[in-house]
Amino acid sequence: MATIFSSLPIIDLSILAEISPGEQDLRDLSQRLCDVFASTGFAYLVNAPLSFSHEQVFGLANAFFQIDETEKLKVAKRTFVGTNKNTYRGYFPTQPSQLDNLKEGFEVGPSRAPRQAGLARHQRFDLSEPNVWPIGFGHGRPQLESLHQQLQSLSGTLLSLLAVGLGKSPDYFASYLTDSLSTLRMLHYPPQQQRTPTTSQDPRLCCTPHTDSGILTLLHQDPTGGLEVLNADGQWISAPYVPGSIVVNIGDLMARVSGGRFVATMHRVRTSSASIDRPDGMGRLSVPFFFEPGEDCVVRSVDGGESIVYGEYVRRKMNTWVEYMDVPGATLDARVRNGVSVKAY
Ligand SMILES: O=C(O)CCC(=O)C(=O)O
Ligand SMILES: [Fe+2]
Repeated sequence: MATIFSSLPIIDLSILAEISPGEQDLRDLSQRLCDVFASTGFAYLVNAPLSFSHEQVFGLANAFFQIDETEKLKVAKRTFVGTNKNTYRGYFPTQPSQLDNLKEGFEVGPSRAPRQAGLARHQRFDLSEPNVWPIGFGHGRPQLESLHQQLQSLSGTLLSLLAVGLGKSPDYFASYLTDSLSTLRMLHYPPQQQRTPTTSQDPRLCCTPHTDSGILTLLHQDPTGGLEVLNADGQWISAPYVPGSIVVNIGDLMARVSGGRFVATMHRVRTSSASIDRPDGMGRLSVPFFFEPGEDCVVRSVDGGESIVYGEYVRRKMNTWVEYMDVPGATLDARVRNGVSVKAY
């Protein structure tokens, strides 16, 4: 459970850009990250070692979501378009019945698809499948591939800092990097015209409360705002846009790996009036990166005890995510109405 907080801390990563950062500086950063992940589970990272500006990141998302729906559907996951080959990567359209979760998205994995794990053969979903790219995205592909690589590398650095803070050697999480399945997801929350909630739920949401299920998430959010994080008092604390920052948070699996020292904090996105009023009429854009180990990676708590294989963990989770359910004769919307949840890593 997160502690009582009223705003998210800011962590400066500028020392990571130095050619040889001082050992004490690295130890201090390690400690700071661990303290924050043990209290809020969420923070803003500033001066992260990335070559991409926010304008470039949201320029990519904007370019993708401007593509004609017909072309986007050609790269939709098979759950949405039964004749498509891609089962895990690709596009998912908005589901009109999901009024408090109204978003479309596009997901890519590493540019060189990871080696298919032994246990993956004959499975319905291929977690190691290659990425799919829509016609009309042109220069977006190499840029998104490069963004994925840079966020993967930053995640590796953060993991080694966390390892040290957890009393382990810096390479303790090295096995998590082998054939890593990390997902870079671009999200578009279309502007919602009606300001009044359509259900009894207040306020109106565009992403329902959830914890991320994996290791750690690095989120670019645009200036629209609306992200909120739950503190131990049950209050939703606003996490507004901080220029140039990336929001980082811990997932359920990392909370387990840390032996309960870190918290996976509940968060949601509130429909912001800024999204309706935006001059470009685009709504909200966000770009989360979910660091994920490889399918065969054995994950266990730093304190020892039972282990799980990441591929089995994620496939079990997928059984509860509507995008991956296959109910003959039922439209996706009908399945959502029957009460299954949508994916959150
Ligand atoms: O769009 C956002 O700001 C948050 C998205 C999110 O929490 C998720 O995709 O897990
Ligand atoms: Fe999330």
